[in-house]
Amino acid sequence: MTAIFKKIWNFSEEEQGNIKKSVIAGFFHALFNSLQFAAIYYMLVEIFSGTISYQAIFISFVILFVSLIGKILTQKISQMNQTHAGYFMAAHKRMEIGEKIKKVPMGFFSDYSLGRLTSIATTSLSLVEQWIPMLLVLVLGGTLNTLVFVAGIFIFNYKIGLIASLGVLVFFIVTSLMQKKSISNSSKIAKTQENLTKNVLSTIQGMQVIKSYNLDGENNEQLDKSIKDTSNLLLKLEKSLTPYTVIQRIVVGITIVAMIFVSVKLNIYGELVLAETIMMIMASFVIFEGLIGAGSNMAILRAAENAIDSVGFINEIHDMKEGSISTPIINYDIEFKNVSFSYDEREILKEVFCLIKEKSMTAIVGPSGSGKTTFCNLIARFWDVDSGEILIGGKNIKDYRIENLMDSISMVFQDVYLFEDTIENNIKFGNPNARKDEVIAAAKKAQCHDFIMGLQDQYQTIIGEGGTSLSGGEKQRISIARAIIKDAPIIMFDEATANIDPENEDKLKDAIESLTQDKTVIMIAHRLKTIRNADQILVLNKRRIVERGSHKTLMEHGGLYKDLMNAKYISESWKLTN
Ligand SMILES: Nc1ncnc2c1ncn2[C@@H]1O[C@H](COP(=O)(O)OP(=O)(O)OP(=O)(O)O)[C@@H](O)[C@H]1O
Repeated sequence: MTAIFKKIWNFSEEEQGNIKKSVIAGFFHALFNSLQFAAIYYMLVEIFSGTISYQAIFISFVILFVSLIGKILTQKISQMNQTHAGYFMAAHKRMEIGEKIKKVPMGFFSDYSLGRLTSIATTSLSLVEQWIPMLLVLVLGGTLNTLVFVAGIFIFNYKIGLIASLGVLVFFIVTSLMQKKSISNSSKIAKTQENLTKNVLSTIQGMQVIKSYNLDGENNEQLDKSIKDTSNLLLKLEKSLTPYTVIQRIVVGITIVAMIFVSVKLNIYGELVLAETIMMIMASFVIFEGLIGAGSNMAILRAAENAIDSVGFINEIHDMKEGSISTPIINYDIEFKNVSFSYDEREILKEVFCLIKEKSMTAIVGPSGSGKTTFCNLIARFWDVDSGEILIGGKNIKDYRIENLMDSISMVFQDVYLFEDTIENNIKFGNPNARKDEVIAAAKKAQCHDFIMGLQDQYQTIIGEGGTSLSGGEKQRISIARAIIKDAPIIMFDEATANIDPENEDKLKDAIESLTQDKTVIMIAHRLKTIRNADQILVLNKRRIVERGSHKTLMEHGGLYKDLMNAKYISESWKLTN
């Protein structure tokens, strides 16, 4: 039991002060609650002694009033501190998760499903936010409330005090057995809830595919199963705990009857006066109030403990080790020195050497799946190489601070993600401090100003999640504007072919020229024209750079490059004549 409190205490970190205040306020609430019995007792003594006076009524009224005001105030203070503690405990952890996932390699997201992270950031932390401080006050405050009453009863009569203590003790034993039962199920519940979140996410994200392939039933089967699993497990838990709650009620009932019986007997034998007997009878009904609240909440406290454990998973995430170089990079030559890289067991690059000169344009070509995107992702440290090293400006990229490295690189890929925010903010993502006129200038260079001005709210238009309300070409140009405003010295670009119609092609070409001027450019090139103009072409195939050089030399060489270009030429001319 104390282990749970310790865990919650450690978890609450900066919010410990507020939790302390909340529990102390809960304790005073218990004291003020018992004060009303003092007032009633005083009145009863006066009534039964036959000397009731206005003064006695007034004193009782004052005590009741103080009890009421005290209860309201302490409850308010306790609730305010609980809300503050709960909200900020969860908020700090959510921010910690956000910071952490910025520094993990992309492999993390394949190894640990999005469902697990989402479940932690939503379900688990919501449980922490809503329940933990409140449960602490209910459990600790409720227990204290009962202990204060039991102590009060002992003062009146130790015999009735003993009966009350015995009842409370048995109640505690039953509650701790109930807790043990709920421990065995709580980790299973967390797992099924993770599964449910994963399936809901996957259904929402893949809705377009589900609809277009009419997979409604098939996909829902999985979702239905995880919903059923979750509800079955929750029902099972509820059922398994029912006998304990029934026993708790029986213990309460027996203790109340025993206390009333003994109180009446002691009155008959003259050991208790009538006022004391009535007080004992009243006390027997309220003594368990706090404890029942505490007991039923202990099971939830266990679920909350489980939520804390699942949040603890973020401490196991190993972030990428970063270097200490934070000074601006002076030279942007990029060099691969004997680089090998695998996804799990599958080797994608093997002993790759290459030099990309500063302010040059390198085109990467190769068959689909040859590792062109991977090559770029390694430069940005989305993944770390298995062996060898990648240098920028003569220094291993691992020696730079990640922020410093990312400030130096812009990536524009085909799979553009836009946030559910205004167009202006989406562009400013490249430079949050940019002024409005800088945003407009970047949009003009990226050839997207005109279509933005045609939208109802222009730069303030909110785009749907993932940029759903824009066409592929429009999204691509916004991502170019984002990169222009970032003005990073290294640009990695996956040249779009699929999203661009002939009308937009020239606009996009101008946008790319604006973006890549005077930069070190690595282009996963698809268009013949781009490839031809590159200073250097790297041809990737079967894990290695198999050919390198200018378009002219590679065509003369007559290898894979020439085959690829011929195939490309045929397909491009086919497109034109079609
Ligand atoms: N996160 C990943 N986990 C495991 N394998 C991956 C991952 N990303 C890519 N791969 C695999 O690595 C290989 C190289 O992928 P990559 O995307 O780098 O190739 P590409 O040359 O850019 O392909 P394309 O021209 O089709 O875009 C592919 O076989 C791909 O299936």
